[in-house]
Amino acid sequence: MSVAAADAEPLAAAPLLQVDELRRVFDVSKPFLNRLLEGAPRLHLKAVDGVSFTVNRGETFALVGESGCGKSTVARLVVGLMPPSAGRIAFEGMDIGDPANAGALGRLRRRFQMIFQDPYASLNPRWRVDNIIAEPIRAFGMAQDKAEIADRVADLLRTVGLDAADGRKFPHEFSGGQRQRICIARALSNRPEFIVCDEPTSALDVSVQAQILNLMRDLQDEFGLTYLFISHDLAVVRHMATRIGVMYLGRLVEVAPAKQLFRSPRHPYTRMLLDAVPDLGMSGRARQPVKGEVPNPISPPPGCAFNPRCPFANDRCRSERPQALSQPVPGGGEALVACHAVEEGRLDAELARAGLAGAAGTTGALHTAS
Ligand SMILES: Nc1ncnc2c1ncn2[C@@H]1O[C@H](COP(=O)(O)OP(=O)(O)OP(=O)(O)O)[C@@H](O)[C@H]1O
Repeated sequence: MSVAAADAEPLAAAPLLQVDELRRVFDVSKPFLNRLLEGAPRLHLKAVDGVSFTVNRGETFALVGESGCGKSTVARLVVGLMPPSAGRIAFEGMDIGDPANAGALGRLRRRFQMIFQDPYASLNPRWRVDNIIAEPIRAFGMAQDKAEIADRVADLLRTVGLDAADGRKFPHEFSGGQRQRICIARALSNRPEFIVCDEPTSALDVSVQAQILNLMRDLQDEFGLTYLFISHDLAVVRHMATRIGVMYLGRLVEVAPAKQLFRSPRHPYTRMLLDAVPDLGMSGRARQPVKGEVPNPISPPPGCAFNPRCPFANDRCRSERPQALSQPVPGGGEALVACHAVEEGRLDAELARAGLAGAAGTTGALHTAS
């Protein structure tokens, strides 16, 4: 049994991570003096605007969406790099924002890690690699004995496909892919159970991306890891995800098992994203470029934020914000979709009229998500 499993509290029935109505607002106003002189108003940007999802033990939950939709902000909130403006984040049922849990939080922190997009920026250039990997081991008090730490670092380097002797080198002596392997070794060093991966391969060459993704999948199997995986790249997400949440302008518009989402996307935004990727779009449909641009998040459109780009938008979409509604998925599980056109059956009717594939096998009554 791993150290991580031995430490687990008896709340194992709860999802590993539960995020409820998470919000993060940034004050993007001009400085006070400018506001005073120019009469400029205070401006607030809702980067994350009421996001709820769960991540179950051993799965990879991916958050996807165009740049600026709030994916990285969710990642930072989850690992505690910034506080939420509102909402709740619970790890095995324990609310990590509750001051009453502050004592347990130190122990909990060891069980999370994060891998960032840029392996160049996230490694201290003045430290040798063995020191970089050993740092969390010391910081979390997992070992003190020098020989024991050196053995563990050598093991970790081999685990990620590097040589134990690489520990004596500095980060600049490695390629981008090798540096990301070092970041992964460092992330594994304190034996975490849950790793938040923020665009872990998007700074890498395509040929190297697949190697790193395969390594991450192998490590997930070997160590029973759970991933929250952030990416704008649907081809990458398809390779990794168990379930997928699609974000648009700070909100989740669709959450579904990965296979279901790629086979029969429901939300018009999900359909647009899939149609834009060669070989991923629904069968029989030609590749369509993504249309329009994400609106300014400081002044989002009323109603459904996607309505200015949506071919199915009507007056209700322009005035009333859709709630996430759940529906069963063939083969088990549930999907959540926040779309009036889906809820009213207009989307399927219009797609059928146009002779396009709808959400075969997924039609049926939508229920308010509990
Ligand atoms: N510290 C900050 N101060 C002000 N605005 C911020 C801050 N961090 C993020 N934002 C804004 O919040 C919104 C969401 O940003 P975020 O980085 O979470 O999106 P993203 O989907 O991860 O996009 P990307 O892939 O480009 O990073 C964007 O409009 C961004 O400009």
